[in-house]
Amino acid sequence: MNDVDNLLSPYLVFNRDQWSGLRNSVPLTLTQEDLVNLRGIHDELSLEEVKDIYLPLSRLLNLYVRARQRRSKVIEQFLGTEPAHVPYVISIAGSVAVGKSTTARILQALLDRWPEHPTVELVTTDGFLHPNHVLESRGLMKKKGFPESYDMHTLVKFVADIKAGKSQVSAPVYSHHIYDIVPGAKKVVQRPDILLLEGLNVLQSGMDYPHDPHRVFVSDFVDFSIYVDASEDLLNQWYVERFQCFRRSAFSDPNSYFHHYSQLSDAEAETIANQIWQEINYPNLRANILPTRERANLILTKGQCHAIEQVRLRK
Ligand SMILES: Nc1ncnc2c1ncn2[C@@H]1O[C@H](COP(=O)(O)OP(=O)(O)OP(=O)(O)O)[C@@H](O)[C@H]1O
Ligand SMILES: CC(C)(CO)[C@@H](O)C(=O)NCCC(=O)O
Repeated sequence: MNDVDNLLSPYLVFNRDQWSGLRNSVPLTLTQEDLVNLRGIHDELSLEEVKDIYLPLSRLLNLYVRARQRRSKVIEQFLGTEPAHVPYVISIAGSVAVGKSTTARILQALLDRWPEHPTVELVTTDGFLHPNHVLESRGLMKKKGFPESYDMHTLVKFVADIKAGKSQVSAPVYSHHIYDIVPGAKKVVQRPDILLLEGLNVLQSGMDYPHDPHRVFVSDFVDFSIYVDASEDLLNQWYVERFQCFRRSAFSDPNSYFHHYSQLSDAEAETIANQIWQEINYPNLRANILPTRERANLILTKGQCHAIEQVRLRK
């Protein structure tokens, strides 16, 4: 981007070196305990990536959270009301298989290290998918992840309740293992300091739901939004790799929805994974996810091996 483009763009654009340089302005080190926690998140997570990208990001988020708390104090002083404990909500959007849940887990571990030791909860919008029996009755089994496959009213109510400071709010739970909502399971959220809300639909608005119009969106309750981006070729590759990985582990369980896939050869499984990508997840990316990218406060662009190559921060 040249200087004129930079001035006109709503984003500040950083390459990897420029972004990682920002961590030098405060001492950001990882303890042995942090390293053990991070290793538990992902075997292939590189520590360079944590230091260069996620540490500066956690520092930025911490500054935003504190600024928000100061602003709330001003309003409370003005109104003469008691301090209310309202969670700060950070949303993480992006394609299927881009690494939203991994990014959320890294941020959860890093935000927890700040001196204030905020409590950080993590929720995925997968839990707000309609259960399979509803999707089947509506002919939507091949539309999982599309706007019409979610119970958006319940999701918006969930985030609204969190922002209203309710002491206990619960979300349904989705399992990739049974490929369905887990009957009776609940993720309970008890007024954390920070809520990380991860899902491909968190930047979508009422316009994306013409079949079920609503005027209040998830983004109305989100304080800071992140979009994780990557090229379509890489996303396809990561989807197929994850499918193969599931096949070797979870799918080998006879109770798994996709148990039959574990009997296939690697080449047959690759063909099926590519088909699912082309028929479901890629069209959803093009029609419903990518168009929401520029609504985000921060865009992280990944290259090979999930390494972040560019960071764009809304001015
Ligand atoms: N930082 C990373 N380093 C290495 N591998 C990663 C990283 N982030 C994600 N992956 C790998 O990429 C794949 C997708 O990651 P993840 O499950 O977090 O994606 P997601 O966006 O949450 O997917 P979905 O929308 O289907 O839930 C997984 O195989 C994961 O192991
Ligand atoms: C549950 C979602 C929608 C998002 O995590 C996704 O992982 C999914 O299941 N997509 C539907 C097509 C597929 O089986 O990959």
